[in-house]
Amino acid sequence: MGNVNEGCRFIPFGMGRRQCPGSGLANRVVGMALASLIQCFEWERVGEELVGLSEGKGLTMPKDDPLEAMCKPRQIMSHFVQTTIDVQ
Ligand code: HEM
Repeated sequence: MGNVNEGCRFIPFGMGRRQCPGSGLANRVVGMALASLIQCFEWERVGEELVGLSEGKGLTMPKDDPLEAMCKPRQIMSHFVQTTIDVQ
């Protein structure tokens, strides 16, 4: 996930005695989760409008507008998705 300290300049896990005790786990898992979402699904915008990247108010960098997107499993996932449906 690149340089972990680089990503911490926004203080995503707080600071000091009450800082997030799960930061180690989170740093290991977030990249993997994001990569899985990109690898397994095709993503599209809902309409023609570009996704707004402006930042809302708050300490945790909320987006101004919630992200709305459509996704569908990629072809390589079709077997897995089919298997999952069969099991249910
Ligand atoms: C991307 C993932 C995560 C982010 C951005 C995040 C962020 C934060 C932040 C900002 C705080 C408050 C720190 C403060 O008060 O200064 C916090 C607290 C906490 N986090 Fe996380 N966290 C994440 C994942 C996790 C995970 C995976 C765990 C546990 C497995 C966890 C457990 C906790 C706990 C128990 C606290 C409370 C600590 C306390 O109050 O002493 N977090 N987290």
